[in-house]
Amino acid sequence: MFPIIQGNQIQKIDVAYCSAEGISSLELMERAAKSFVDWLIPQMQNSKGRFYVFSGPGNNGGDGVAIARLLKYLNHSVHLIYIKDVDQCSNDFQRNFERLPEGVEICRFDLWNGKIEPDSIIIDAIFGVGINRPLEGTYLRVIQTLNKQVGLKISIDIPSGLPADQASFGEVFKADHTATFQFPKLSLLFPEHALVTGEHHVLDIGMSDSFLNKFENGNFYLKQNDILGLHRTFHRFSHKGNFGKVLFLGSEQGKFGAINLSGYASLRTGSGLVHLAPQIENTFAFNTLVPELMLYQDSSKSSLYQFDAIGIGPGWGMGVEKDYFKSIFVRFKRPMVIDADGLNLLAKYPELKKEIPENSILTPHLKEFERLVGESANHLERIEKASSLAKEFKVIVILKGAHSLIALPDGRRIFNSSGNQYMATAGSGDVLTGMLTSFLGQGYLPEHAAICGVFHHGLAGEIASKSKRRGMTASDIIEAIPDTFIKLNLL
Ligand SMILES: NC(=O)C1=CN([C@@H]2O[C@H](COP(=O)(O)OP(=O)(O)OC[C@H]3O[C@@H](n4cnc5c(N)ncnc54)[C@H](OP(=O)(O)O)[C@@H]3O)[C@@H](O)[C@H]2O)[C@@H](O)CC1
Ligand SMILES: Nc1ncnc2c1ncn2[C@@H]1O[C@H](COP(=O)(O)OP(=O)(O)O)[C@@H](O)[C@H]1O
Ligand SMILES: [K+]
Repeated sequence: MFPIIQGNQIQKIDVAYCSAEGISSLELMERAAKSFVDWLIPQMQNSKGRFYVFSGPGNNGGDGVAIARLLKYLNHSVHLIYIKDVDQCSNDFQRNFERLPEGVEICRFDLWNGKIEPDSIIIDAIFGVGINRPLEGTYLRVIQTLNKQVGLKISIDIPSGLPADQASFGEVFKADHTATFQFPKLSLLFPEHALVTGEHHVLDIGMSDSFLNKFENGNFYLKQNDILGLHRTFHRFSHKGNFGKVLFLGSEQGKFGAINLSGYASLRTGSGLVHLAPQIENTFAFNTLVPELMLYQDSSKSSLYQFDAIGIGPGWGMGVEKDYFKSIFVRFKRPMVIDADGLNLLAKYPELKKEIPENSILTPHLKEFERLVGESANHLERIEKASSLAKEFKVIVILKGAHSLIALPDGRRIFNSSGNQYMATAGSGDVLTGMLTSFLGQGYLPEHAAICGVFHHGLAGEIASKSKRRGMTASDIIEAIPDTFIKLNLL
Protein backbone atom coordinates (compact mmCIF):
# COMPACT_ATOMS: atom_id res chain seq x y z
CA MET A 1 0.00 0.00 0.00
CA PHE A 2 1.40 3.43 -0.84
CA PRO A 3 1.65 5.66 2.17
CA ILE A 4 0.27 9.14 1.51
CA ILE A 5 3.13 11.36 2.61
CA GLN A 6 2.54 14.78 4.14
CA GLY A 7 3.36 17.73 1.88
CA ASN A 8 6.00 19.11 4.22
CA GLN A 9 7.86 15.77 4.21
CA ILE A 10 8.14 15.45 0.45
CA GLN A 11 11.32 17.51 0.02
CA LYS A 12 12.95 15.34 2.70
CA ILE A 13 11.95 12.23 0.76
CA ASP A 14 13.41 13.60 -2.46
CA VAL A 15 16.75 14.12 -0.76
CA ALA A 16 16.71 10.66 0.88
CA TYR A 17 15.62 8.96 -2.34
CA CYS A 18 18.23 10.69 -4.50
CA SER A 19 20.97 9.80 -2.05
CA ALA A 20 19.79 6.14 -1.78
CA GLU A 21 19.56 5.77 -5.57
CA GLY A 22 22.72 7.76 -6.27
CA ILE A 23 20.90 10.19 -8.56
CA SER A 24 20.71 13.99 -8.56
CA SER A 25 17.52 15.95 -7.87
CA LEU A 26 17.70 17.08 -11.50
CA GLU A 27 17.55 13.44 -12.63
CA LEU A 28 14.53 12.84 -10.38
CA MET A 29 12.84 15.88 -11.94
CA GLU A 30 13.61 14.45 -15.38
CA ARG A 31 11.98 11.16 -14.37
CA ALA A 32 8.90 13.05 -13.16
CA ALA A 33 8.72 15.09 -16.39
CA LYS A 34 9.12 11.97 -18.53
CA SER A 35 6.41 10.07 -16.63
CA PHE A 36 4.10 13.04 -17.16
CA VAL A 37 4.73 13.23 -20.93
CA ASP A 38 4.44 9.42 -21.30
CA TRP A 39 1.04 9.63 -19.60
CA LEU A 40 -0.12 12.76 -21.44
CA ILE A 41 0.59 11.92 -25.06
CA PRO A 42 -1.73 8.87 -25.34
CA GLN A 43 -4.55 10.92 -23.77
CA MET A 44 -4.46 13.59 -26.46
CA GLN A 45 -5.81 11.58 -29.41
CA ASN A 46 -7.37 14.17 -31.75
CA SER A 47 -5.82 17.27 -30.21
CA LYS A 48 -3.51 19.38 -32.41
CA GLY A 49 -0.87 19.21 -29.72
CA ARG A 50 -0.49 22.89 -28.89
CA PHE A 51 0.68 23.36 -25.31
CA TYR A 52 0.84 26.34 -22.97
CA VAL A 53 2.98 25.54 -19.93
CA PHE A 54 2.78 27.97 -16.98
CA SER A 55 5.74 27.66 -14.62
CA GLY A 56 6.06 29.01 -11.09
CA PRO A 57 9.31 29.60 -9.17
CA GLY A 58 9.84 26.24 -7.42
CA ASN A 59 10.41 22.67 -8.52
CA ASN A 60 6.86 22.30 -9.76
CA GLY A 61 7.75 25.10 -12.16
CA GLY A 62 10.97 23.19 -12.92
CA ASP A 63 8.90 20.12 -13.85
CA GLY A 64 6.95 22.36 -16.23
CA VAL A 65 10.13 23.63 -17.92
CA ALA A 66 11.44 20.06 -18.35
CA ILE A 67 8.05 19.00 -19.76
CA ALA A 68 8.10 21.91 -22.24
CA ARG A 69 11.46 20.59 -23.55
CA LEU A 70 10.23 16.98 -23.85
CA LEU A 71 7.06 18.08 -25.67
CA LYS A 72 9.16 20.15 -28.09
CA TYR A 73 11.37 17.12 -28.79
CA LEU A 74 8.13 15.38 -29.87
CA ASN A 75 7.53 18.23 -32.37
CA HIS A 76 4.60 19.83 -30.60
CA SER A 77 3.96 23.55 -30.55
CA VAL A 78 5.01 24.66 -27.05
CA HIS A 79 4.67 28.00 -25.23
CA LEU A 80 6.37 28.41 -21.87
CA ILE A 81 5.15 31.27 -19.70
CA TYR A 82 7.18 31.76 -16.55
CA ILE A 83 6.25 34.10 -13.72
CA LYS A 84 9.26 34.99 -11.62
CA ASP A 85 12.67 36.12 -12.93
CA VAL A 86 14.59 32.99 -13.80
CA ASP A 87 17.55 33.81 -11.54
CA GLN A 88 15.14 33.83 -8.56
CA CYS A 89 13.71 30.39 -9.35
CA SER A 90 14.84 27.04 -7.86
CA ASN A 91 18.18 25.58 -8.99
CA ASP A 92 16.61 22.73 -10.92
CA PHE A 93 14.23 25.18 -12.60
CA GLN A 94 17.25 27.18 -13.78
CA ARG A 95 19.16 24.06 -14.98
CA ASN A 96 16.15 23.04 -17.04
CA PHE A 97 15.63 26.54 -18.38
CA GLU A 98 19.21 26.48 -19.76
CA ARG A 99 18.36 23.23 -21.60
CA LEU A 100 15.30 24.56 -23.45
CA PRO A 101 15.60 23.82 -27.17
CA GLU A 102 15.01 26.19 -30.11
CA GLY A 103 11.39 26.61 -31.00
CA VAL A 104 9.83 26.78 -27.52
CA GLU A 105 8.04 30.15 -27.39
CA ILE A 106 9.20 31.65 -24.09
CA CYS A 107 7.62 34.65 -22.40
CA ARG A 108 7.42 36.18 -18.92
CA PHE A 109 3.82 36.40 -17.68
CA ASP A 110 3.77 40.19 -17.30
CA LEU A 111 4.84 40.58 -20.95
CA TRP A 112 2.53 37.87 -22.33
CA ASN A 113 -0.28 38.89 -24.71
CA GLY A 114 -2.78 36.62 -22.94
CA LYS A 115 -3.74 34.69 -26.10
CA ILE A 116 -4.42 30.97 -25.95
CA GLU A 117 -5.97 29.24 -28.98
CA PRO A 118 -9.19 27.45 -27.93
CA ASP A 119 -7.98 23.92 -28.73
CA SER A 120 -4.76 24.28 -26.70
CA ILE A 121 -3.81 22.25 -23.66
CA ILE A 122 -2.92 24.31 -20.59
CA ILE A 123 -0.37 22.79 -18.24
CA ASP A 124 -0.30 24.14 -14.71
CA ALA A 125 3.19 23.99 -13.18
CA ILE A 126 2.82 27.07 -11.02
CA PHE A 127 2.93 25.60 -7.54
CA GLY A 128 3.21 22.05 -6.28
CA VAL A 129 3.32 20.70 -2.76
CA GLY A 130 5.47 23.66 -1.64
CA ILE A 131 2.52 26.07 -1.47
CA ASN A 132 2.49 27.55 2.03
CA ARG A 133 0.08 30.52 1.92
CA PRO A 134 -2.89 31.80 -0.10
CA LEU A 135 -2.08 33.22 -3.51
CA GLU A 136 -1.98 36.95 -3.98
CA GLY A 137 -0.65 39.57 -6.42
CA THR A 138 0.66 38.28 -9.74
CA TYR A 139 0.17 34.59 -8.83
CA LEU A 140 -3.46 35.18 -8.01
CA ARG A 141 -3.87 37.03 -11.34
CA VAL A 142 -2.27 34.15 -13.26
CA ILE A 143 -4.65 31.61 -11.74
CA GLN A 144 -7.71 33.84 -12.23
CA THR A 145 -6.71 34.41 -15.87
CA LEU A 146 -6.21 30.69 -16.52
CA ASN A 147 -9.45 29.69 -14.81
CA LYS A 148 -11.32 31.78 -17.39
CA GLN A 149 -9.71 29.92 -20.32
CA VAL A 150 -11.60 27.17 -22.14
CA GLY A 151 -8.79 24.76 -23.12
CA LEU A 152 -8.18 21.38 -21.49
CA LYS A 153 -6.40 22.05 -18.19
CA ILE A 154 -3.92 19.70 -16.60
CA SER A 155 -2.14 20.20 -13.28
CA ILE A 156 1.25 18.74 -12.51
CA ASP A 157 1.32 17.03 -9.10
CA ILE A 158 -1.47 19.15 -7.56
CA PRO A 159 -3.65 22.04 -8.77
CA SER A 160 -1.71 25.22 -8.02
CA GLY A 161 -2.88 26.95 -4.87
CA LEU A 162 -4.17 23.76 -3.22
CA PRO A 163 -2.17 22.69 -0.15
CA ALA A 164 -1.14 19.01 -0.10
CA ASP A 165 -2.97 17.92 3.00
CA GLN A 166 -5.30 20.66 4.17
CA ALA A 167 -8.56 22.18 3.07
CA SER A 168 -8.17 24.75 0.30
CA PHE A 169 -7.31 28.20 1.69
CA GLY A 170 -7.83 30.43 -1.34
CA GLU A 171 -8.00 30.60 -5.13
CA VAL A 172 -6.97 27.35 -6.85
CA PHE A 173 -6.30 26.42 -10.50
CA LYS A 174 -9.30 24.45 -11.82
CA ALA A 175 -7.89 21.34 -13.48
CA ASP A 176 -9.71 18.82 -15.65
CA HIS A 177 -6.97 16.31 -14.79
CA THR A 178 -4.28 16.20 -12.14
CA ALA A 179 -1.28 13.97 -12.77
CA THR A 180 0.30 13.43 -9.38
CA PHE A 181 3.67 11.85 -8.68
CA GLN A 182 4.01 8.50 -6.92
CA PHE A 183 1.03 8.78 -4.54
CA PRO A 184 -2.05 10.99 -4.39
CA LYS A 185 -1.66 13.97 -2.12
CA LEU A 186 -4.24 13.78 0.69
CA SER A 187 -6.19 16.87 -0.39
CA LEU A 188 -6.84 15.32 -3.82
CA LEU A 189 -9.14 12.88 -1.99
CA PHE A 190 -11.40 15.50 -0.39
CA PRO A 191 -14.87 15.70 -1.99
CA GLU A 192 -14.94 19.49 -1.66
CA HIS A 193 -11.89 19.70 -3.97
CA ALA A 194 -13.46 17.71 -6.82
CA LEU A 195 -14.00 20.80 -8.97
CA VAL A 196 -10.34 21.83 -8.85
CA THR A 197 -8.63 18.44 -9.06
CA GLY A 198 -10.75 16.92 -11.86
CA GLU A 199 -9.76 13.29 -12.44
CA HIS A 200 -6.53 12.39 -10.70
CA HIS A 201 -3.92 10.00 -12.09
CA VAL A 202 -1.01 8.60 -10.09
CA LEU A 203 2.27 8.48 -12.05
CA ASP A 204 5.07 6.15 -10.98
CA ILE A 205 8.48 7.79 -10.63
CA GLY A 206 10.18 4.70 -9.26
CA MET A 207 9.87 5.03 -5.47
CA SER A 208 8.96 1.70 -3.88
CA ASP A 209 6.32 1.15 -1.19
CA SER A 210 9.03 -0.04 1.20
CA PHE A 211 11.08 3.13 0.69
CA LEU A 212 8.04 5.38 1.16
CA ASN A 213 6.88 3.40 4.20
CA LYS A 214 9.79 4.85 6.20
CA PHE A 215 7.97 8.18 6.02
CA GLU A 216 4.40 7.00 6.61
CA ASN A 217 2.18 8.90 9.01
CA GLY A 218 -0.82 6.58 9.08
CA ASN A 219 -2.49 7.44 5.74
CA PHE A 220 -2.40 4.87 2.93
CA TYR A 221 -3.74 4.49 -0.60
CA LEU A 222 -5.25 1.09 -1.46
CA LYS A 223 -4.45 -0.39 -4.86
CA GLN A 224 -5.38 -3.60 -6.60
CA ASN A 225 -2.16 -5.49 -5.76
CA ASP A 226 -2.62 -4.79 -2.06
CA ILE A 227 -5.68 -7.02 -1.75
CA LEU A 228 -4.45 -10.09 -3.60
CA GLY A 229 -2.69 -11.65 -0.59
CA LEU A 230 -5.60 -11.00 1.76
CA HIS A 231 -7.99 -13.51 0.21
CA ARG A 232 -8.77 -16.89 1.71
CA THR A 233 -8.38 -19.82 -0.58
CA PHE A 234 -10.79 -22.74 -0.71
CA HIS A 235 -10.05 -26.27 -1.84
CA ARG A 236 -11.74 -29.07 -3.74
CA PHE A 237 -13.33 -30.47 -0.58
CA SER A 238 -14.68 -27.16 0.76
CA HIS A 239 -18.40 -27.33 1.56
CA LYS A 240 -20.98 -24.60 1.96
CA GLY A 241 -20.32 -24.40 5.70
CA ASN A 242 -16.77 -23.23 4.90
CA PHE A 243 -18.12 -20.28 2.94
CA GLY A 244 -20.10 -18.92 5.83
CA LYS A 245 -23.67 -18.69 7.01
CA VAL A 246 -24.77 -15.08 7.19
CA LEU A 247 -27.85 -13.12 8.25
CA PHE A 248 -29.12 -9.68 7.28
CA LEU A 249 -31.50 -7.76 9.55
CA GLY A 250 -33.32 -4.80 8.04
CA SER A 251 -36.03 -3.94 5.47
CA GLU A 252 -39.18 -2.61 7.07
CA GLN A 253 -42.41 -2.55 5.03
CA GLY A 254 -41.85 -0.63 1.78
CA LYS A 255 -38.06 -1.13 1.78
CA PHE A 256 -37.88 -4.81 0.89
CA GLY A 257 -35.18 -4.18 -1.70
CA ALA A 258 -32.55 -3.23 0.88
CA ILE A 259 -31.65 -6.55 2.56
CA ASN A 260 -32.50 -8.38 -0.67
CA LEU A 261 -29.66 -6.44 -2.31
CA SER A 262 -27.33 -7.12 0.63
CA GLY A 263 -28.24 -10.81 0.64
CA TYR A 264 -27.82 -11.28 -3.08
CA ALA A 265 -24.50 -9.38 -3.04
CA SER A 266 -23.37 -11.67 -0.26
CA LEU A 267 -24.20 -14.77 -2.34
CA ARG A 268 -22.31 -13.32 -5.32
CA THR A 269 -19.32 -12.65 -3.03
CA GLY A 270 -19.27 -16.33 -2.14
CA SER A 271 -21.36 -16.86 1.01
CA GLY A 272 -22.56 -20.43 1.48
CA LEU A 273 -25.93 -19.76 3.13
CA VAL A 274 -27.71 -16.42 3.32
CA HIS A 275 -30.72 -15.61 5.53
CA LEU A 276 -32.82 -12.46 5.56
CA ALA A 277 -34.78 -11.21 8.57
CA PRO A 278 -37.09 -8.38 7.49
CA GLN A 279 -38.50 -6.03 10.14
CA ILE A 280 -42.15 -7.07 9.65
CA GLU A 281 -44.70 -9.04 11.67
CA ASN A 282 -45.30 -11.74 9.12
CA THR A 283 -41.99 -12.69 7.52
CA PHE A 284 -43.79 -14.75 4.89
CA ALA A 285 -45.23 -11.59 3.33
CA PHE A 286 -41.67 -10.86 2.18
CA ASN A 287 -40.46 -11.85 -1.30
CA THR A 288 -36.83 -12.77 -1.81
CA LEU A 289 -35.05 -11.49 -4.88
CA VAL A 290 -33.58 -14.89 -5.75
CA PRO A 291 -34.60 -18.40 -4.60
CA GLU A 292 -31.21 -19.03 -2.94
CA LEU A 293 -32.06 -16.49 -0.22
CA MET A 294 -33.77 -17.87 2.89
CA LEU A 295 -36.06 -16.18 5.39
CA TYR A 296 -35.42 -16.01 9.11
CA GLN A 297 -37.72 -14.83 11.87
CA ASP A 298 -35.64 -13.18 14.59
CA SER A 299 -36.84 -12.79 18.16
CA SER A 300 -34.98 -10.89 20.87
CA LYS A 301 -34.40 -14.15 22.75
CA SER A 302 -33.07 -16.51 20.09
CA SER A 303 -29.36 -17.06 19.83
CA LEU A 304 -27.53 -15.65 16.82
CA TYR A 305 -24.55 -17.88 17.38
CA GLN A 306 -25.42 -20.16 14.48
CA PHE A 307 -24.42 -17.37 12.07
CA ASP A 308 -20.81 -16.66 11.08
CA ALA A 309 -21.56 -13.01 10.36
CA ILE A 310 -24.47 -10.62 10.43
CA GLY A 311 -25.19 -7.36 8.66
CA ILE A 312 -27.74 -5.00 10.19
CA GLY A 313 -29.46 -1.83 9.14
CA PRO A 314 -30.33 -1.54 5.42
CA GLY A 315 -33.94 -0.31 5.18
CA TRP A 316 -34.54 -1.21 8.85
CA GLY A 317 -36.52 1.94 9.71
CA MET A 318 -36.28 3.94 12.93
CA GLY A 319 -39.06 2.04 14.69
CA VAL A 320 -36.68 -0.64 15.99
CA GLU A 321 -36.88 -0.89 19.79
CA LYS A 322 -33.75 0.10 21.66
CA ASP A 323 -33.71 -3.12 23.75
CA TYR A 324 -34.09 -5.30 20.67
CA PHE A 325 -31.26 -3.40 18.95
CA LYS A 326 -29.02 -3.86 22.00
CA SER A 327 -29.95 -7.56 22.18
CA ILE A 328 -28.34 -8.12 18.77
CA PHE A 329 -24.96 -6.96 20.09
CA VAL A 330 -25.35 -9.11 23.19
CA ARG A 331 -26.62 -12.21 21.36
CA PHE A 332 -23.97 -12.15 18.63
CA LYS A 333 -20.92 -10.75 20.48
CA ARG A 334 -18.66 -11.04 17.42
CA PRO A 335 -17.75 -8.47 14.74
CA MET A 336 -20.74 -7.50 12.59
CA VAL A 337 -21.51 -4.96 9.86
CA ILE A 338 -23.68 -1.97 10.82
CA ASP A 339 -25.11 0.22 8.07
CA ALA A 340 -27.89 2.69 7.28
CA ASP A 341 -30.63 2.70 9.96
CA GLY A 342 -28.35 0.64 12.21
CA LEU A 343 -26.14 3.75 12.25
CA ASN A 344 -29.07 6.13 12.53
CA LEU A 345 -30.25 4.16 15.57
CA LEU A 346 -26.78 4.46 17.09
CA ALA A 347 -27.08 8.22 16.58
CA LYS A 348 -30.49 8.10 18.32
CA TYR A 349 -29.17 5.92 21.19
CA PRO A 350 -25.51 6.98 21.50
CA GLU A 351 -25.17 5.08 24.78
CA LEU A 352 -25.29 1.86 22.71
CA LYS A 353 -22.02 2.64 20.91
CA LYS A 354 -20.05 1.05 23.74
CA GLU A 355 -22.04 -2.19 23.29
CA ILE A 356 -20.89 -2.70 19.70
CA PRO A 357 -18.72 -5.85 19.47
CA GLU A 358 -15.05 -4.95 18.90
CA ASN A 359 -13.85 -4.88 15.30
CA SER A 360 -17.36 -4.46 13.92
CA ILE A 361 -17.54 -2.56 10.64
CA LEU A 362 -19.60 0.66 10.51
CA THR A 363 -20.36 1.99 7.03
CA PRO A 364 -21.74 5.55 7.19
CA HIS A 365 -22.15 7.77 4.15
CA LEU A 366 -21.48 11.45 4.83
CA LYS A 367 -24.97 12.21 6.13
CA GLU A 368 -25.10 9.18 8.42
CA PHE A 369 -21.65 10.10 9.65
CA GLU A 370 -22.80 13.61 10.48
CA ARG A 371 -25.72 12.15 12.46
CA LEU A 372 -23.27 9.99 14.41
CA VAL A 373 -20.59 12.54 15.24
CA GLY A 374 -21.93 15.97 14.31
CA GLU A 375 -21.02 18.39 11.52
CA SER A 376 -17.48 18.83 10.24
CA ALA A 377 -16.03 22.00 8.75
CA ASN A 378 -14.23 20.05 5.99
CA HIS A 379 -13.15 16.57 4.95
CA LEU A 380 -9.93 16.72 6.93
CA GLU A 381 -11.95 17.16 10.12
CA ARG A 382 -14.23 14.31 9.02
CA ILE A 383 -11.22 12.02 8.55
CA GLU A 384 -9.99 12.89 12.04
CA LYS A 385 -13.42 12.23 13.54
CA ALA A 386 -13.75 8.87 11.74
CA SER A 387 -10.35 7.88 13.06
CA SER A 388 -11.25 8.94 16.62
CA LEU A 389 -14.52 6.98 16.45
CA ALA A 390 -12.63 3.89 15.28
CA LYS A 391 -10.05 4.19 18.03
CA GLU A 392 -12.48 5.02 20.85
CA PHE A 393 -14.90 2.14 20.20
CA LYS A 394 -12.35 -0.27 18.65
CA VAL A 395 -14.40 -0.55 15.46
CA ILE A 396 -13.65 -0.16 11.76
CA VAL A 397 -15.30 2.91 10.25
CA ILE A 398 -15.82 2.99 6.49
CA LEU A 399 -16.64 6.56 5.54
CA LYS A 400 -18.26 6.01 2.13
CA GLY A 401 -17.98 8.12 -0.98
CA ALA A 402 -15.45 8.55 -3.75
CA HIS A 403 -12.18 7.21 -2.26
CA SER A 404 -13.98 5.69 0.73
CA LEU A 405 -11.91 5.91 3.90
CA ILE A 406 -11.31 2.79 6.00
CA ALA A 407 -10.40 4.04 9.50
CA LEU A 408 -8.93 1.23 11.60
CA PRO A 409 -8.92 0.99 15.41
CA ASP A 410 -5.09 1.18 15.47
CA GLY A 411 -5.21 4.61 13.83
CA ARG A 412 -4.30 3.64 10.23
CA ARG A 413 -6.43 5.29 7.57
CA ILE A 414 -6.76 3.64 4.18
CA PHE A 415 -8.23 5.42 1.15
CA ASN A 416 -9.75 3.34 -1.63
CA SER A 417 -8.77 3.80 -5.27
CA SER A 418 -11.49 1.73 -7.00
CA GLY A 419 -14.99 2.85 -8.01
CA ASN A 420 -16.49 5.72 -9.94
CA GLN A 421 -19.30 8.25 -9.95
CA TYR A 422 -21.77 5.85 -11.59
CA MET A 423 -21.93 4.03 -8.23
CA ALA A 424 -23.84 6.93 -6.73
CA THR A 425 -27.13 5.08 -7.22
CA ALA A 426 -29.80 3.82 -4.82
CA GLY A 427 -28.86 0.61 -3.06
CA SER A 428 -25.14 0.53 -3.83
CA GLY A 429 -24.42 0.92 -0.11
CA ASP A 430 -26.65 -2.11 0.59
CA VAL A 431 -24.50 -4.05 -1.85
CA LEU A 432 -21.37 -3.05 0.06
CA THR A 433 -22.96 -4.25 3.32
CA GLY A 434 -23.65 -7.60 1.68
CA MET A 435 -20.08 -7.96 0.45
CA LEU A 436 -18.48 -6.98 3.78
CA THR A 437 -20.73 -9.38 5.70
CA SER A 438 -19.95 -12.13 3.23
CA PHE A 439 -16.17 -11.73 3.68
CA LEU A 440 -16.59 -11.69 7.47
CA GLY A 441 -18.70 -14.86 7.29
CA GLN A 442 -16.02 -16.54 5.15
CA GLY A 443 -13.64 -16.11 8.06
CA TYR A 444 -11.66 -13.07 6.90
CA LEU A 445 -10.18 -10.91 9.64
CA PRO A 446 -12.44 -7.84 10.02
CA GLU A 447 -9.67 -5.55 8.70
CA HIS A 448 -9.22 -7.76 5.63
CA ALA A 449 -12.98 -8.06 5.13
CA ALA A 450 -13.20 -4.25 5.16
CA ILE A 451 -10.33 -3.79 2.71
CA CYS A 452 -11.46 -6.56 0.33
CA GLY A 453 -15.12 -5.53 0.54
CA VAL A 454 -14.46 -1.89 -0.27
CA PHE A 455 -12.03 -2.63 -3.09
CA HIS A 456 -14.14 -5.36 -4.77
CA HIS A 457 -17.26 -3.20 -4.48
CA GLY A 458 -15.56 -0.33 -6.31
CA LEU A 459 -14.11 -2.69 -8.90
CA ALA A 460 -17.54 -4.27 -9.51
CA GLY A 461 -18.88 -0.74 -10.06
CA GLU A 462 -16.12 -0.01 -12.57
CA ILE A 463 -16.78 -3.25 -14.47
CA ALA A 464 -20.58 -2.82 -14.54
CA SER A 465 -20.37 0.83 -15.57
CA LYS A 466 -18.41 -0.02 -18.72
CA SER A 467 -21.63 -1.00 -20.45
CA LYS A 468 -24.17 0.82 -18.26
CA ARG A 469 -22.64 4.23 -17.41
CA ARG A 470 -25.35 6.50 -15.93
CA GLY A 471 -27.94 3.75 -16.22
CA MET A 472 -26.06 1.47 -13.85
CA THR A 473 -28.11 0.12 -10.92
CA ALA A 474 -27.11 -1.54 -7.66
CA SER A 475 -28.22 -4.89 -9.16
CA ASP A 476 -25.76 -4.36 -12.03
CA ILE A 477 -22.98 -3.93 -9.45
CA ILE A 478 -24.00 -7.27 -7.87
CA GLU A 479 -23.92 -9.05 -11.24
CA ALA A 480 -20.36 -7.77 -11.78
CA ILE A 481 -19.03 -9.08 -8.42
CA PRO A 482 -17.96 -12.48 -9.84
CA ASP A 483 -16.01 -10.68 -12.57
CA THR A 484 -13.92 -8.92 -9.92
CA PHE A 485 -12.60 -12.28 -8.72
CA ILE A 486 -11.99 -13.39 -12.30
CA LYS A 487 -10.20 -10.14 -13.16
CA LEU A 488 -7.92 -10.55 -10.13
CA ASN A 489 -7.39 -14.23 -10.98
CA LEU A 490 -8.66 -15.34 -7.56
CA LEU A 491 -9.90 -18.91 -7.30
N1 LIG B 1 9.04 13.90 -4.57
C1 LIG B 1 8.44 14.10 -5.67
O1 LIG B 1 7.43 13.51 -5.73
C2 LIG B 1 8.97 15.01 -6.71
C3 LIG B 1 8.60 16.36 -6.71
N2 LIG B 1 8.85 17.16 -7.76
C4 LIG B 1 8.14 18.43 -7.90
O2 LIG B 1 8.54 19.35 -6.93
C5 LIG B 1 7.39 20.01 -6.42
C6 LIG B 1 7.65 20.64 -5.11
O3 LIG B 1 8.60 21.62 -5.34
P1 LIG B 1 8.88 22.78 -4.29
O4 LIG B 1 9.10 22.18 -2.97
O5 LIG B 1 9.96 23.60 -4.86
O6 LIG B 1 7.49 23.52 -4.22
P2 LIG B 1 6.70 24.45 -5.27
O7 LIG B 1 5.28 24.30 -4.90
O8 LIG B 1 7.06 24.21 -6.66
O9 LIG B 1 7.20 25.91 -4.96
C7 LIG B 1 7.35 26.39 -3.71
C8 LIG B 1 7.96 27.76 -3.88
O10 LIG B 1 6.93 28.70 -3.94
C9 LIG B 1 7.04 29.66 -2.87
N3 LIG B 1 5.68 29.86 -2.41
C10 LIG B 1 4.90 29.02 -1.69
N4 LIG B 1 3.66 29.50 -1.56
C11 LIG B 1 3.64 30.67 -2.24
C12 LIG B 1 2.64 31.65 -2.49
N5 LIG B 1 1.39 31.51 -2.04
N6 LIG B 1 2.96 32.73 -3.22
C13 LIG B 1 4.20 32.88 -3.69
N7 LIG B 1 5.19 31.99 -3.49
C14 LIG B 1 4.92 30.91 -2.77
C15 LIG B 1 8.00 29.07 -1.88
O11 LIG B 1 8.94 29.98 -1.40
P3 LIG B 1 8.70 31.08 -0.28
O12 LIG B 1 8.18 32.27 -1.02
O13 LIG B 1 7.73 30.52 0.72
O14 LIG B 1 10.06 31.30 0.29
C16 LIG B 1 8.84 28.12 -2.76
O15 LIG B 1 9.91 28.80 -3.35
C17 LIG B 1 6.36 18.92 -6.41
O16 LIG B 1 5.05 19.38 -6.29
C18 LIG B 1 6.64 18.26 -7.75
O17 LIG B 1 5.98 18.95 -8.79
C19 LIG B 1 9.56 16.60 -8.92
O18 LIG B 1 10.31 17.56 -9.56
C20 LIG B 1 10.49 15.49 -8.53
C21 LIG B 1 9.83 14.45 -7.74
N1 LIG C 1 -18.25 8.99 -6.92
C1 LIG C 1 -18.08 7.78 -6.35
N2 LIG C 1 -16.93 7.10 -6.53
C2 LIG C 1 -16.75 5.88 -5.95
N3 LIG C 1 -17.68 5.26 -5.19
C3 LIG C 1 -18.83 5.90 -4.97
C4 LIG C 1 -19.10 7.18 -5.53
N4 LIG C 1 -20.34 7.56 -5.13
C5 LIG C 1 -20.82 6.57 -4.36
N5 LIG C 1 -19.92 5.56 -4.27
C6 LIG C 1 -20.04 4.34 -3.46
O1 LIG C 1 -21.38 3.86 -3.54
C7 LIG C 1 -21.85 3.49 -2.24
C8 LIG C 1 -23.06 4.37 -1.90
O2 LIG C 1 -23.52 4.05 -0.63
P1 LIG C 1 -24.80 4.73 0.04
O3 LIG C 1 -24.68 6.21 -0.05
O4 LIG C 1 -24.99 4.13 1.37
O5 LIG C 1 -25.94 4.26 -0.96
P2 LIG C 1 -27.41 3.71 -0.66
O6 LIG C 1 -27.86 4.35 0.63
O7 LIG C 1 -28.21 4.16 -1.83
O8 LIG C 1 -27.29 2.23 -0.58
C9 LIG C 1 -20.68 3.67 -1.28
O9 LIG C 1 -19.99 2.46 -1.12
C10 LIG C 1 -19.80 4.68 -2.00
O10 LIG C 1 -18.45 4.54 -1.65
K1 LIG D 1 0.68 22.44 -10.19
